[in-house]
Amino acid sequence: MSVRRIDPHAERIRRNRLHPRHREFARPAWRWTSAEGVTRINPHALGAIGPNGIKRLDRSGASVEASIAGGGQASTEPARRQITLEVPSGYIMVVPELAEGRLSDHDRDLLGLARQLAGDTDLAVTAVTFLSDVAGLEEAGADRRLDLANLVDAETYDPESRLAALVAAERELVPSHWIFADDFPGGGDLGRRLAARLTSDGVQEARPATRVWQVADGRSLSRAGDRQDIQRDVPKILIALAECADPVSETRHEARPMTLEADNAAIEITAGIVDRGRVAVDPQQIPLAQAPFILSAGRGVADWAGFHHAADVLGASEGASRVAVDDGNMPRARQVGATGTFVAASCYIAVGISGAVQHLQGITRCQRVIAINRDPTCDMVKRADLAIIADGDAVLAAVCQQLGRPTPVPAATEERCHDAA
Ligand SMILES: Cc1cc2nc3c(=O)[nH]c(=O)nc-3n(C[C@H](O)[C@H](O)[C@H](O)COP(=O)(O)OP(=O)(O)OC[C@H]3O[C@@H](n4cnc5c(N)ncnc54)[C@H](O)[C@@H]3O)c2cc1C
Repeated sequence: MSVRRIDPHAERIRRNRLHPRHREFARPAWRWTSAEGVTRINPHALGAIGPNGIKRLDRSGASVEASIAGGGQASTEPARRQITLEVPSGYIMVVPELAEGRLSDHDRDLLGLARQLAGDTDLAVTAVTFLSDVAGLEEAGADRRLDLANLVDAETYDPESRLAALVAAERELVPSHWIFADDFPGGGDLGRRLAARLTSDGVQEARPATRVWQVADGRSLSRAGDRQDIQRDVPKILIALAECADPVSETRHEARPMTLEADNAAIEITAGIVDRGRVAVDPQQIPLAQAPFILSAGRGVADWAGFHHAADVLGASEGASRVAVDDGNMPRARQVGATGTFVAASCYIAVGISGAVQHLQGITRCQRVIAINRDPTCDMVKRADLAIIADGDAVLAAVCQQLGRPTPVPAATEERCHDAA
């Protein structure tokens, strides 16, 4: 058997757009428009084979950049092929996590897995949501959307109502598969609850496959440790890990809304859990690697009291560049980057941080990056999804002002103001 090996050093350079040798290692574009206006696809250039043999999609945009830099045809994203399914022969239900109200990469992988299971059949991939108006389901591969927001309260932790709504969907639609994210307390919990309920209702094959990382040749592979997989026929309920399948990238689906005939009254809920509400957590007590929202300071911050106040007002965990730490303005435990902590925040705000490669290495997994910097050409501004070119201290003070908690004026400054008056 031939084993395809990857060079981890080259992979790291390829993924890091700021590395000086990046262009040398970047792959050629996988999709481009030829001089005749024909869309060409190079299937070999799409993604890379990971260390355990799974094909990983390249989401860095590196291949597109490479084609432009190489003087080739600029890659223009062609319109996706529209797929419409009028009369489905059955359903594959996907329950996305929708953390923060939108599809995550993991959710897209789950829908990709459902599409893989649907193959060329007329099974409708159906996204089951407990929120209304979820964006992006069409591009993610959903033929149908089943909005159960009217049956459950999305704000409270109420797995029993959710389970009851899913059982009602199971009874009406009898889907061939249910796919959940292997997360806790989201899909991992709900998927197991559904499996237990269906088993007690006598549904065959309801024993779920958990920690699924791949489905191939009608078999699901579940991770059972670092070196061991459990293989079995694809069961009705799959609770899958991130990167279990390639997300949909070539087609656009309808995500046509559908409803259940059962209404609230018809859904039996056994109330056993009472949600006492969320417990407030001090953002500074959350380990930096797990913090969802980080306000990070670099050498460009001068007003440190104002920075701490802004973090408090925004409810953000504090991070820092190495220079801010070396200068003694922040504790070492707050350093983000190659020799600090690798963070994965949904939102990372970098104030007065230039974006040295060692710092950027620490924020590759952040979903949204906002740079506040006076220098529009710095690497952090290039990396950011949104950049504010202004004085960092002044922007933070203005944000606090807008939120109704202006930065307190230090006592000494106050006295000077009085003197001047
Ligand atoms: C082996 C090694 C490991 C390292 N590991 C790390 C690491 O883990 N993490 C890390 O962060 N660094 C690390 N570094 C250091 C890294 O190379 C950079 O020196 C450091 O990240 C720079 O920090 P900075 O962006 O705060 O400072 P600078 O690079 O000095 O940038 C300051 C920025 O603030 C902006 N600015 C100035 N005034 C204002 C203002 N009033 N308002 C808004 N913006 C302003 C400037 O335009 C500039 O962009 C490492 C270095 C080495 C050699």
